[in-house]
Amino acid sequence: MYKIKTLNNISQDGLSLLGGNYRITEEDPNPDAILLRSYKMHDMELPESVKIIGRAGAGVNNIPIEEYASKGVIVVNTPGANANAVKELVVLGLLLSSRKVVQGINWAKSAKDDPEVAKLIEKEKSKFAGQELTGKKLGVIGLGAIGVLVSNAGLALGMEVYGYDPFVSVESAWGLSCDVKRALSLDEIMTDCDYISLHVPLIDQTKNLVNSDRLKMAKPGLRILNFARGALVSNKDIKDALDSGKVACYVTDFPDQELLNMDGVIGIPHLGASTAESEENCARMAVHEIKEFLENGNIVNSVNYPDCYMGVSNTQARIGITHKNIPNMVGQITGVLAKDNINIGDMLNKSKGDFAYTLIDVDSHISDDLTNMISDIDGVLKVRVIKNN
Ligand SMILES: NC(=O)c1ccc[n+]([C@@H]2O[C@H](COP(=O)([O-])OP(=O)(O)OC[C@H]3O[C@@H](n4cnc5c(N)ncnc54)[C@H](O)[C@@H]3O)[C@@H](O)[C@H]2O)c1
Ligand SMILES: O=C(O)CC[C@@H](O)C(=O)O
Repeated sequence: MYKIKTLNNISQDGLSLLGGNYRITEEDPNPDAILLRSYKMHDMELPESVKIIGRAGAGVNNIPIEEYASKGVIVVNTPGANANAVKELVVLGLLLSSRKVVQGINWAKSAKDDPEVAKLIEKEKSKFAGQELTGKKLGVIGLGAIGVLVSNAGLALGMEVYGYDPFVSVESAWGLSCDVKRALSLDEIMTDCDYISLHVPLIDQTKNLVNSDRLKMAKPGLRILNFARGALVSNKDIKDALDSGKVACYVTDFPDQELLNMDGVIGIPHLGASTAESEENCARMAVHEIKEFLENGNIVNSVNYPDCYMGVSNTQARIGITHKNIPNMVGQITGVLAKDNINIGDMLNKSKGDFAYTLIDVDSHISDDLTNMISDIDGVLKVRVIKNN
């Protein structure tokens, strides 16, 4: 029986895929896996029993992925599973930043007790006039799962779309309409566009990506949409830009007290991925990835280890080893097996940055002594006997 600890509410539809061999727990001190959404794990003590962490979502800045990698713990996420939900909210964000609908609705509500409200509305509506999207330039920063959908949606709305992503994947490039123009620098987007939508992960290199230096380049009246992460935009610099009129509206899915007190900010309470469909997609994908790892040792969609897939083992035993990406690890591991005269039926070794994973199918039972000998190799982080007949 595997134990899965949940740190957030996870869609029941996804959890039901775990099946009878799993117990879902919020309390157990020794779970095999952790399943979460946006819970911040940085200050949490990670139990030694945890082998894999499944993030039902895209961003992993709430998880110390490098630290967990050095403990041999795999972190997986669910790429693309909530992209459509975010794209749809970005489309709303484009409209909200263009038309003074939020202000208009608030004003109309405030006048609800006036018996002349209908007349008043016709008199006052000119205060809430806006602009259209068609023909305007939209700059999309980050052309991953969400950025691609947002770019294509921008075109469908009649916008001229520019995309910037120096690391764009082949898969994203295939999904992107050929009418999206390639921006060669962030500055080009900042200088030319009327709307900018951010879709990059929050990492050291992207913190404060939108700052006073970049905002100086913008055309007056720029609209900025941030459905990625709050810290991509400097609060202080956006305030100055809103005060000066450089930025006409900042729509953010990550408001804090400072932002909610600024005129020109539309703060949405992190609703980008909050649809039934997206929550189900994310939970299903994360559950699938956790099951693959616990039951077969396969790694799918990892952010701190290489993906590795050998299907279901049809040999007597399977062993999975997380280790440092240093010379002679495979030699030492197979050497231990060879000493015990154990034949290897199949094997995969892959690395990602400083870490690597070796998955081995063997034709004999694996003894505890042998497992311990592999664990004792310098550089080995975790050893797991996944199947042992
Ligand atoms: N508001 C929400 O609820 C919500 C939901 C999903 C994702 N997100 C956020 O959106 C981000 C993007 O999600 P995604 O699913 O599209 O991820 P993704 O990994 O598919 O795409 C991210 C893209 O950013 C690009 N990139 C990385 N660094 C860059 C840089 N310096 N400049 C330009 N491009 C850069 C990558 O090459 C990649 O193509 C996530 O990391 C997460 O923080 C928010
Ligand atoms: O789980 C959520 O509600 C938000 C997830 C989102 O921010 C993400 O990065 O995928």
